[in-house]
Amino acid sequence: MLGMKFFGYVLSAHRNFSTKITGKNSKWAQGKYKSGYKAREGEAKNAKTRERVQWTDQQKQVMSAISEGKSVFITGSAGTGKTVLVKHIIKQLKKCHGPSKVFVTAPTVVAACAISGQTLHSFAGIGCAMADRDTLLHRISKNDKAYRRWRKAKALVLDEK
Ligand SMILES: Nc1ncnc2c1ncn2[C@@H]1O[C@H](COP(=O)(O)OP(=O)(O)OP(=O)(O)O)[C@@H](O)[C@H]1O
Repeated sequence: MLGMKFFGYVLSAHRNFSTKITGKNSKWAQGKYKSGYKAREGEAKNAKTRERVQWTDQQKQVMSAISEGKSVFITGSAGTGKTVLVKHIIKQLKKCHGPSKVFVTAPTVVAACAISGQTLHSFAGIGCAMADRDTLLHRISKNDKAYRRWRKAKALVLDEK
């Protein structure tokens, strides 16, 4: 389970992600998550965002890799569109898997607050992580909440900023 890869600015898409995203009946493809006024309001907002953001080829490459279920490491100079891309991807992952199955993390509390997430250590249930892998695995297996989080996770985002 700890085999999930996580790096700086990582997006890990797991289990059936590609099929859910690309499948004919996929929630991602159909966008059937909102209805009525809210849906129209959301669509209008999304349309505005789409007008503003013309995804670059590299950004599209990242999205495509994630839709194939790959783990992705995003890095780049300041102002190259990492944040806007990651926020978009988090939104899509949550639409696809459900908000409770996408975990957004950062290495520090300050960084975690900035992305409305939690620290990686808190998500993982590994305390301050000062132990070897087997000990940490044992610690997780004894921690019901952490164990359930790992089992439930479909995607893990780590913002290393
Ligand atoms: N593909 C794009 N098309 C148009 N505007 C974009 C695109 N990608 C990013 N931007 C805009 O560029 C600006 C910088 O993007 P962003 O903050 O995502 O960069 P960043 O790489 O996270 O920067 P930093 O590392 O400094 O935090 C934002 O105003 C964002 O809306």
